[in-house]
Amino acid sequence: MSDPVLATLNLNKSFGALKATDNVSIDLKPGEIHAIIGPNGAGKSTLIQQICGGLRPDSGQVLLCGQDVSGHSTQARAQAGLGRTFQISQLCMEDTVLENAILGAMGAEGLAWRFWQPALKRPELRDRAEAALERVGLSDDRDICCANLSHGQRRQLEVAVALTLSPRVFVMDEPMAGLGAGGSKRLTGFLDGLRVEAPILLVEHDMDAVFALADRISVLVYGKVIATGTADEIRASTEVRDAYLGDAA
Ligand SMILES: Nc1ncnc2c1ncn2[C@@H]1O[C@H](COP(=O)(O)OP(=O)(O)OP(=O)(O)O)[C@@H](O)[C@H]1O
Repeated sequence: MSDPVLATLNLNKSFGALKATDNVSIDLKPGEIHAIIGPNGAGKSTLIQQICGGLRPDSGQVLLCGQDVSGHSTQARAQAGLGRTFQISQLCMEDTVLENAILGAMGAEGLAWRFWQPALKRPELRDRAEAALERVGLSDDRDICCANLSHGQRRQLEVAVALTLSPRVFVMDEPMAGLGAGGSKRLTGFLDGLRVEAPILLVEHDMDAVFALADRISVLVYGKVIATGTADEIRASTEVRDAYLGDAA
């Protein structure tokens, strides 16, 4: 069995008396899509933030490629290979598609904002950005202002920005949010191929996408993982049906 690329060990985070993550241990193996599902307020975003470094756990560890990154900053985790897309878009709307991708490539090199203008002219950053755009099928839209992209194209661009880091693992927070049926189907097809490049930890409410993509699914309820298994195992679980999926299983 391959070693996990990403793992959490007994992560705990409370807000006052509320246990938002309760002893959460999950892992992500090479080539895998592992979906985290659960009702609103189950603790999915709190878990993702602890993995990515935005929130410090009360106790527990985050391991990236076997290395304990629990004390590392968000940027250090990104540079160690953790690529992230967000529930709410972090793109710069007034900049072009290519400029957004170059910003991502700057982050990959640890360059600060003040190098923005010179960075636009650096061929190696442009190459990295253009390769990422090509990968997600946005090369022809490189000069379009981000504000003029469709919602689906913005989601693709977010993946391209994450790709500029050459990530070893992706953490995606509701990538299907706001997409129509067509956009969701296209992004599902794209993520299906992406897992080979880097495995994906996927938080998602779109159950069609989850059941189509996930090699494993973990169900989070009141901060606890109540089940982990294949789509068939999760669909068949009475506990999961009662706590979350109901008739959607
Ligand atoms: N900064 C905070 N301070 C206090 N409570 C918080 C904070 N962040 C989250 N919570 C609470 O922790 C619990 C888990 O929230 P979280 O956003 O992680 O759930 P979620 O599963 O991502 O929900 P959703 O599916 O709606 O995005 C909720 O009860 C939420 O109100």
